Amino acid sequence: MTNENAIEIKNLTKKFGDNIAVNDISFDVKPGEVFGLLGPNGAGKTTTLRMITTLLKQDSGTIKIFGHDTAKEGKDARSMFGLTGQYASVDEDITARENLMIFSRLNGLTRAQSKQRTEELLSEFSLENSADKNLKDFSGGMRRRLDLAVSLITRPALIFLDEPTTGLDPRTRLQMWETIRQLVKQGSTIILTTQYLDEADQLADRIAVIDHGKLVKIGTPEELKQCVGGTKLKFVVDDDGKIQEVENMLNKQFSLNPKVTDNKVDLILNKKNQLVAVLNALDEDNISTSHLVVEEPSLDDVFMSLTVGKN
Ligand SMILES: Nc1ncnc2c1ncn2[C@@H]1O[C@H](COP(=O)(O)OP(=O)(O)OP(=O)(O)O)[C@@H](O)[C@H]1O
Repeated sequence: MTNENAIEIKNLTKKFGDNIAVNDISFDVKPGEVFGLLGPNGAGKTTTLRMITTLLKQDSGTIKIFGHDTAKEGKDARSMFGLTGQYASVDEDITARENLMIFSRLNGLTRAQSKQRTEELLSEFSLENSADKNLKDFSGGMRRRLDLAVSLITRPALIFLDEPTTGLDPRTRLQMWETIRQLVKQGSTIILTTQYLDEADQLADRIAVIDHGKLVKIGTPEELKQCVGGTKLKFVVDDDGKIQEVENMLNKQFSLNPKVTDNKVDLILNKKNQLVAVLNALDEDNISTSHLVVEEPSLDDVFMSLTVGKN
């Protein structure tokens, strides 16, 4: 299992009538990786996830989970993962402890093992104090933690998290991120869909950007940011009379194409290490500047440039 990919997807396609929800998507997920699926509403993320988790049959293409083809060896493939979020069908009318006991038993643990695993998970997810409350009285954050705990009963190698922090307040979101990081430390592979770009940036090792059913880009957050352009530099030239000189210098010396508005200069650096060179050149030419801003491209820039959304 050492060199094996956690997931291998080749030419995956799914149509609903005339609507191609997932259009010839291929990607691999490595063991131990946090892999993010990112895209606007209706892009095809959930449909992709539903096919990987065997809840929905693909029209064509193959999906392998730790080497098991989901179409031919569904049971083996399913034994590798846990589901959470919209898929976890916990019972609202009973307590957290009772839910964990029932799901442990359903997963084939003995009564004693179920009891032990339930207590472990309640403690791991800081739910001990609420263990005997009905789920109806749970906050959104507690509920998400329980959903995740239920999906981890069997210590799966692969965890699917569909929008794990949607609707959570900022503090609970941070707690959830910490929980996810802990799971990674323990060796889990995680597939995550999220609407939050900062979440993908914080957690994902690699991200697949999906739009209109197609995979438009795949890479580390850094690689994706680089593909929308380099570091932005903005500054104000204090002496209006020197603007032309600055523009010429940036053009000739650095092959940069600055946007100049009044005495404001706005440019995108070709390389990261150009920043120091540009600042030095300004200094050497005795050009005084102020309001200096250096901006790295964000995943928001990536999202806006790579996707057009449904409308
Ligand atoms: N069961 C279904 N029947 C018909 N069309 C569907 C079905 N499920 C999804 N679709 C369509 O497939 C496309 C992709 O939907 P999907 O839910 O996978 O997108 P998504 O990226 O998960 O979006 P969101 O972020 O809104 O959850 C959409 O056009 C959607 O309307």
